[in-house]
Amino acid sequence: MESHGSSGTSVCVRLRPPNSRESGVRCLARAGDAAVAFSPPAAEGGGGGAPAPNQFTFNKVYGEGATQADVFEDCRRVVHGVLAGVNGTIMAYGQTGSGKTHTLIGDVTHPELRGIVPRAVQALGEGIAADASAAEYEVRLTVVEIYCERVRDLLDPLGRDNLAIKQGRDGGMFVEGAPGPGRGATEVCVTDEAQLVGLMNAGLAARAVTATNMNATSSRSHCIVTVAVEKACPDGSTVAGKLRMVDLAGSERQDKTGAAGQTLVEGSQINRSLSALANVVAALTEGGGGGAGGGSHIPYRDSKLTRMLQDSLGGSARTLLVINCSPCADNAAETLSSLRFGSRALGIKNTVAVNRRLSPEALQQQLAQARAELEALRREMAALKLDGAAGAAACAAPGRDAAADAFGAVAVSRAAAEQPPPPAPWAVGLAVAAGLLLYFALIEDWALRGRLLV
Ligand SMILES: Nc1ncnc2c1ncn2[C@@H]1O[C@H](COP(=O)(O)OP(=O)(O)OP(=O)(O)O)[C@@H](O)[C@H]1O
Repeated sequence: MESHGSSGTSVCVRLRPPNSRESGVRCLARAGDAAVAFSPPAAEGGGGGAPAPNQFTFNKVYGEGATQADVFEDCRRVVHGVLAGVNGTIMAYGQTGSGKTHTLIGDVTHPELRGIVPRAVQALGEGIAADASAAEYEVRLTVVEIYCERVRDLLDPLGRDNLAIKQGRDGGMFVEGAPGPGRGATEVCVTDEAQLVGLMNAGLAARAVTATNMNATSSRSHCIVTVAVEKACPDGSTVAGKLRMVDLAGSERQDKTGAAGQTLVEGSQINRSLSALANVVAALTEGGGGGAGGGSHIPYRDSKLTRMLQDSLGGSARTLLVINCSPCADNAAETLSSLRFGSRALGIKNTVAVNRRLSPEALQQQLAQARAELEALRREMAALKLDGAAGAAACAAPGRDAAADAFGAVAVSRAAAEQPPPPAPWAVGLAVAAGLLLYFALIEDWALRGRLLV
């Protein structure tokens, strides 16, 4: 894998138009291309008067009138990266009914209402068709959902349930199993765009959906569509990229959804896995370090969702998160929580890498070159050793002027170092005073003293 430096997670916010269940009183408005102003309802402001709005800044904000095409424009970079061997993840996050499925999937039968997934599939197809090189492509599709902590294969929902998530040698996450009955998620090789779209639609139709008070078609699972593209280049190398598109289930409050029985169980599982996701994001961004959380433990294994997203959050993929929000005050608490999650996710740093495998011939060529360089270095070292040995021998030989001079210089400096330092003036004074005292003490005859002193 070739590392291409670190890249922050891109976070966009999309506001949907109010629906018929909402009051229409806004708490959220677009404040420019990249910011939203959130005004908490009076009761949440913690006192009387109009509470001050909070401003949140993201990479992009789509207002209520934004189209599906507008949103997709910002996804293009991630999609095109896949053709160049950079894994990409596009994720939709938000409370139930906020517009995640609309943004990600949309109405696949309607050209303008198609969401990110069908547009990305089309863009990949166009990118492959536009490649003028003689490269050969293989495109594979998997569609899985995580429903109540079980990974289900949506391309074979009756046959493959509770699949394991594994990590590859390149750090990438995948649903376990080579193709084969009951062993893993179905990975279908697709030969044209129509087949890809048909399979994807079949998979999405098998997804668990229930009507709740918040959404007539509420997704009860996290759905992950993965398109893997492998390009065999004319020089024998292989470039492989994976585009993972994740429609998360929405967080929900039982008092609002009116959930009971199995729908309530689903709701609590959804909330639990979303908390695990929030914990991973918090751990990755603690201390403002981004990346892999400065070496601290990242609890990826706390849920199937976070395990599956391990290489998208703090890994080697280019990741784009779309935070979907209702603009209405009825959902202020959930909206604020989503905005905080998005703000935090902005701090996640991934180390974007290109997945390229060289051809056996190119590897052999590189190996031969490395060997030649090693041999040249060995020869240089041997020559240096020889020079060093000759120098040492010359130093030891008698009569060699330079060596003798050098030896002489060392001897002189050593002798100088052994000379005692000159006495200090105060020591000289002290010695004279002591001599005089002794003189006066020994010669008692004052006349003699005077004569001797003169
Ligand atoms: N930007 C939008 N423009 C028009 N309609 C929208 C928009 N966003 C969402 N909707 C509509 O709002 C309803 C709920 O949207 P959606 O099902 O996408 O929500 P969700 O976040 O996926 O909910 P859940 O988590 O419950 O599955 C749908 O009828 C959808 O068509």
